[in-house]
Amino acid sequence: SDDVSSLQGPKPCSWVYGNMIEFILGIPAGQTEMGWFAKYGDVLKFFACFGEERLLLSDPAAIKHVLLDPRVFVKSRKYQLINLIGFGEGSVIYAEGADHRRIRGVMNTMFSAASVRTLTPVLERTAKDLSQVCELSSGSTVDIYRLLHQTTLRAITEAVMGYDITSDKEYTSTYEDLLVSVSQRSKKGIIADAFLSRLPSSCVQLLKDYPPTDLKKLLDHRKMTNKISENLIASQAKSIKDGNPLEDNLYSILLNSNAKASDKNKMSVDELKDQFGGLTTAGEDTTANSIVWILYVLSQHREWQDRLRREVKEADNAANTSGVDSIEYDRLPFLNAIIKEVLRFYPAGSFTEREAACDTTIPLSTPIISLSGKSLTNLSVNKGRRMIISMTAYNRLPSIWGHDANELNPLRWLDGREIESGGTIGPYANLSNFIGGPRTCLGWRFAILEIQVIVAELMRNFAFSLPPGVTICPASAITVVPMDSHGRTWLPLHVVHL
Ligand code: HEM
Repeated sequence: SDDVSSLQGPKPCSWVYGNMIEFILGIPAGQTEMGWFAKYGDVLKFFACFGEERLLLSDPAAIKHVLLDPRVFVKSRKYQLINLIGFGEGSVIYAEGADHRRIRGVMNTMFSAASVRTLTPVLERTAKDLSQVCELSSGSTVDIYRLLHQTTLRAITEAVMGYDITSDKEYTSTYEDLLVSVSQRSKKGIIADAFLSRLPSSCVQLLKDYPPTDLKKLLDHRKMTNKISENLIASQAKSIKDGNPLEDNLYSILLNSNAKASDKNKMSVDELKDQFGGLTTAGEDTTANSIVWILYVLSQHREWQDRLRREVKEADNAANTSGVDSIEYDRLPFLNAIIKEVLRFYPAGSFTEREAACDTTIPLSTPIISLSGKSLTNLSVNKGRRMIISMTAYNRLPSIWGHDANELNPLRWLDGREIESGGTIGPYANLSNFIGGPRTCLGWRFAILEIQVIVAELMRNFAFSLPPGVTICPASAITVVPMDSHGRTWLPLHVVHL
């Protein structure tokens, strides 16, 4: 056996569930694993279902190594099965190896800093619409979780795909069904994880033909997005043929960059079609829940809301004086400090998973003591070994974030301190939220701009507070959702128009 079996870690609570119930359903999200890391070190093993020993990582060198080589550390089978059925073989989320590199090569232009910047006006319009809804509810309590999901869905379908969903009731209700199903948390989901990862590939068609309820929601969503993307591709192809290619959304930028790519680098029509559903799903839920946690934190800190509001209004005045339409969001220090700190403290995706495609070794930043007292500086892992990368724990490592890593303090981003040594991962502020390496989140720039625009717009106009008696806790579903003490997924906030 490999070194994973000899690692320290929690005892399984049962053979069927191992430690999965406390790991997945434990509240608040991340608390169970943070407790394990405190006890056993930055690398440990825990038990998944039916006696499977799984590796859990927060060690920076180990995480970096795993993320940098997607040929050796592949997305785990269960996730790939869901990605294949839900998004399709050509989806960048599913594709692997040379196909993944080719598809990302074409898609990178679409998410470049320059492309994303052009979307500021669309995002500002969407944020203003959210403001209008909040204004109508001034003086009462709104479920900001639901409103933010509606807003980020509109932002992504309109800005990324060039598709206006406001009049498409079928789309919005199919997506809402999907959202409800991905926010569920249950023991059934934990068992499904164990079965899906053991399912022979020959059964994939069977799953497509007779999908369980949650998978059916993904399939319904895929059928609908396929229809829409077919139409978008056809109309853009016509515009290109007529010599009048549009570049008013990220999808049209993609179609144009594909038209210009050499034959061996091009994406096929099916691959182009497969991106719609994946982009919407990858970009909506994560961004909405990131903003949810920012508003949750702000609702407990009136002084931070006041400081943000002052900063945004000063930027508005400066923009007015110089006659420009938009403020420069990257130049607002406190806004960006709040965003980074809440992303660090409440990552919307608390972990991701990989599986070793062959026998291999993983280096460690800090040696770990095995059950037999041996000090390990590298870990041998066998082919098929599943491993969890804990974004929550990485974002709170004292070796990286300092002695106050466990304190929520936006000022850490403004006091000029250096991030401790230990290596950086990821494209943004050394945070693990968007992971790193060749499978880094494709839409991270879009996500940050969208968060900046929406938070600035809400702070400009409103004050938010948590109604008395309500307690909210982060709970792990596919992403980390807000849950009240009765188990309801929502974020009720009292809103006052200023
Ligand atoms: C705050 C918001 C977001 C967070 C926290 C986030 C996080 C992530 C993470 C952790 C991954 C890697 C998953 C893995 O391989 O295990 C990922 C991949 C991806 N994300 Fe995001 N994401 C966000 C927003 C977006 C947006 C807005 C889009 C699109 C507009 C997007 C598109 C994608 C795509 C296409 C991938 C797959 C990339 C690949 O496998 O090559 N994401 N994201």
